[in-house]
Amino acid sequence: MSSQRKGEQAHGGPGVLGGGPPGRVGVVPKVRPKNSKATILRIWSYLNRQRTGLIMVYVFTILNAVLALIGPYLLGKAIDTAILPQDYSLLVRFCLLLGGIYLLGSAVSWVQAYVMTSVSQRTVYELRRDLFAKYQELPVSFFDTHANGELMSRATNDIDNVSNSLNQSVTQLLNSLITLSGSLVIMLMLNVPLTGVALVTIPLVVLASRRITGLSRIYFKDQQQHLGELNGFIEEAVSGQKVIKQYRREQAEVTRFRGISGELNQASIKAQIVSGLVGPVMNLINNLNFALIAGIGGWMAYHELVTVGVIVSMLNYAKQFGRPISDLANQYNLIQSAIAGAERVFEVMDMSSEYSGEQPQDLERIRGEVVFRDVVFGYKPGAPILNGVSFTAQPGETIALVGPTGAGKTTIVNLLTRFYEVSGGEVLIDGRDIRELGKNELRRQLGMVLQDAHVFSGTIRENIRFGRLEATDREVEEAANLANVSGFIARMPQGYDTLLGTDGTTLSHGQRQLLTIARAILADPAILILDEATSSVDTRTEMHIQQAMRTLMKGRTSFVIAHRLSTIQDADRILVIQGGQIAEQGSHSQLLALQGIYAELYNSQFKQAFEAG
Ligand SMILES: Nc1ncnc2c1ncn2[C@@H]1O[C@H](COP(=O)(O)OP(=O)(O)OP(=O)(O)O)[C@@H](O)[C@H]1O
Repeated sequence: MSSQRKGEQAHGGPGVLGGGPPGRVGVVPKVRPKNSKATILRIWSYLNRQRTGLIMVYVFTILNAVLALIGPYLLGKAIDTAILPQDYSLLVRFCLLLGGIYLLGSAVSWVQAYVMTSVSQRTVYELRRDLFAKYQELPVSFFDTHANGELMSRATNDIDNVSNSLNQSVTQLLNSLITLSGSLVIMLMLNVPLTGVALVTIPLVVLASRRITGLSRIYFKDQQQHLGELNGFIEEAVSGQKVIKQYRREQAEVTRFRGISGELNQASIKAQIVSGLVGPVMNLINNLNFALIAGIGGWMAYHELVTVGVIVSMLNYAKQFGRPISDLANQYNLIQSAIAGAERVFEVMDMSSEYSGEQPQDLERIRGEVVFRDVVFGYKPGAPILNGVSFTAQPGETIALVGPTGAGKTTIVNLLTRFYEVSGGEVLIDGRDIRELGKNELRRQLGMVLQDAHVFSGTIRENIRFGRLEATDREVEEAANLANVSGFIARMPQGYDTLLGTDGTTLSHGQRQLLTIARAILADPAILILDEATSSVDTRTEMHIQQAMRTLMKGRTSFVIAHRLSTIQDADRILVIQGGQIAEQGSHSQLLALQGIYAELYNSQFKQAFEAG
């Protein structure tokens, strides 16, 4: 197991104050955005694409806030003009009017929430789509330096944070603004001294919410950190199940889990307790305010300075006035974590695509001559892996790459596919520097069958067709025939339509290998890269694979990376890579006669095989 659990870097922003749930496992480590203004403007540009919906949201939000402001005013009027003078017919009319207003308010707020949800979901859909499209364009080196879990977390949790915030904040902010200013204006119109009384507790509300927000932010961050650790632990324990079982470490893992989970538990309790304080504290302040207005208002009514109706209206407005302030405090946290999430998303979107600046070219089918000329390369500056590698592969030749582990065999083919760019020298295909060819065009001419034969969720047919999307069913089946794979497909319950992947059939390693050979046959590339293709299968499957490989390699320039030298004896040329250079090259018999590194490697493998049986 690696010393650092993968998910450790993926943890989230603070939850929402007032008992809101923290983000799901693996959200964002940095909660504070770096450049909030630019990020907000950018989210805005996405949001603004749904302009009609957004305008509807504004209209309904304003209507909703205005309706909420009318209620308390009418209530006060009803007391003063209908209840106290005992005008019951007027009272009935007031009741009907108030009922209508509250009913309309509910309907408006439902429509507003409905439209806002579709606006924010559409925005989030576009954001996620653009991010995924970017993932497809980024160079392989980007994925070397970013953990899978972290990239998944950007596409899910970070964008969820944006979605949650959009859903609530856009309408809440506008609503709070109108409610605050509207309540204040009406309160001032109703009674200036009582408005002063209502405002006395506002500093308390601001102070208390700021204090609790600040504290709970720290605890939520702590909680998310522990959540990230737990996430990483579970991820490793699940993917490493075979090793855990084989070494009988189940109990030990459970004990470790208990420790990490316990810490999360403690952190969550603290976060919830602190954030849970908001409601009771705000209630206390509001009640204090209520008592103050009622007490002072009562005294004023006794001295005929104010009517009872005005006191009732003031009590209601004071309640409405306090709510947006604590709402704004809640929104602050939510918005902060949404901006931080959006920043992580935009950070990836701003990375340059590996295709940028390339003009689409229509490359004719190449002959397949490959020349490496004094190629120098290192994954990191100052740490060269290849140091002056030169060789030529004629069209149709099979070149085997051998050498000790870590010598640079895979690196050589990584340069041919332009997964990485050479730092010195050049690679030529049919006499043209591959940097002049578009990556798309270049890769169209290359086929790969890798050790880790990758199949996607989908049917067998779809998996083979991955090699050439426009291929007909017949061509797919022909490729399967040539790859020696049609026999096992015929034995599958649904044949070519058998589902593979999480919800479908699981294939053996050899079967997957054969499928990827069929895929490469269908793609019909001029140059082939075969990496350790038969290293972990039984002899019978290996025979099948070897046969399929021979079919595949016919007429194509092929590069075969193999550890077992027995599989590459027929290669036209064998390159022995050592110390970042080609230490020896020639045919199998030439290299044996040379009595050098290859001969030594071959003899030791031969001896091992002989001793083994
Ligand atoms: N993406 C990468 N980033 C940094 N270093 C890398 C990367 N890939 C490989 N290396 C390093 O480059 C060196 C050559 O690796 P390479 O995979 O080419 O060796 P190889 O000859 O194919 O080995 P093996 O036979 O074990 O597959 C190794 O030291 C390896 O640690």
